[in-house]
Amino acid sequence: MIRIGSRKSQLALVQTHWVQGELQKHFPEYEFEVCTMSTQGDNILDVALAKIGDKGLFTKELEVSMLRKETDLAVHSLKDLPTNLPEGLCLGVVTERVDPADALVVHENFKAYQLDTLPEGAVIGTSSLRRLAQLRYNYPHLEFKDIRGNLNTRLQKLDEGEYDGIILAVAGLQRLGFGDRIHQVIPANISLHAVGQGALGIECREGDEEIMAFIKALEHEPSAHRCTAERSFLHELEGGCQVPIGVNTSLKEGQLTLVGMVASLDGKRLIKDTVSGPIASATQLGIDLAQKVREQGAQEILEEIFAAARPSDL
Ligand SMILES: NCc1[nH]cc(CCC(=O)O)c1CC(=O)O
Repeated sequence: MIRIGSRKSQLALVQTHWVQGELQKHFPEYEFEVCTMSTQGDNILDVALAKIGDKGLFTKELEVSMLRKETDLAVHSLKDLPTNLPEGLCLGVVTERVDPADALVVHENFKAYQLDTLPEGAVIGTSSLRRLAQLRYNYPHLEFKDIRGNLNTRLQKLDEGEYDGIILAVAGLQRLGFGDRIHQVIPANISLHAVGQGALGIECREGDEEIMAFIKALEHEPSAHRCTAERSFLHELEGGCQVPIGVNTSLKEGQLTLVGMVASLDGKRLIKDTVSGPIASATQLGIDLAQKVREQGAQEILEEIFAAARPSDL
């Protein structure tokens, strides 16, 4: 029996059951069981995520259970998986990525608008510093309001009129069957997506060859290369705080292109640049791009954010 750890949220369960089904298809003679658990992130609903920072908030309990050998692997939305994993665990596999973009979902009174045409003062809900900073940068006339809760709750708050529009990942909306609520897929020149967005990461014990042999069947190499570059960029830049960092990657004829940005929280400064190189140097590309944006002012933005994030905010 192979045990798969999962959060209890609807999105997590859809994703984990997909992984379970794929493993079962590849290895019909084995039994795969899903073990659900609550994480800190699921329990803290009243504090803005941006304030508490979300490093490992959705992964820790799943990791402890793997280290205790109560479970053998864990399925995560890759974007929720920190770049530094606990000793003894590793990111075993990245699955095939779906559309990594963000989407605008609108209240029914705002169906005539796109981001570019929303009227002054329209209220947009987002809990992500990355989305907030980029949208403020591009649309300083809009208003932004924090939003928490699972996808259903957020859509309900929108429909009840608390917001005129909200920003959500295309991937999450589609996986939960809300693809028809996507009003506009936000283009990369307006908002770069989160590192790893749209892909699943399967975490397991380091050196556990038996489990690796199972999950390798689900690996999607192009997605893995892209996410390696994205995670390397994030790893080089972050200092244990949530920072407005966005990326975009593409693959063409063995070449990987990585676009990355760092923005100030007020949306007044935004540093963006691009690197390209062979797929085999995905990690180095992330490091190189981090260096490039640091030199152009990202370092200053990061230092301001780190200085402001005092431990007392926890
Ligand atoms: N922040 C929470 C989260 N983690 C993963 C997804 C779904 C998208 C994905 O798999 O990248 C979402 C929802 C969202 O950002 O709208």
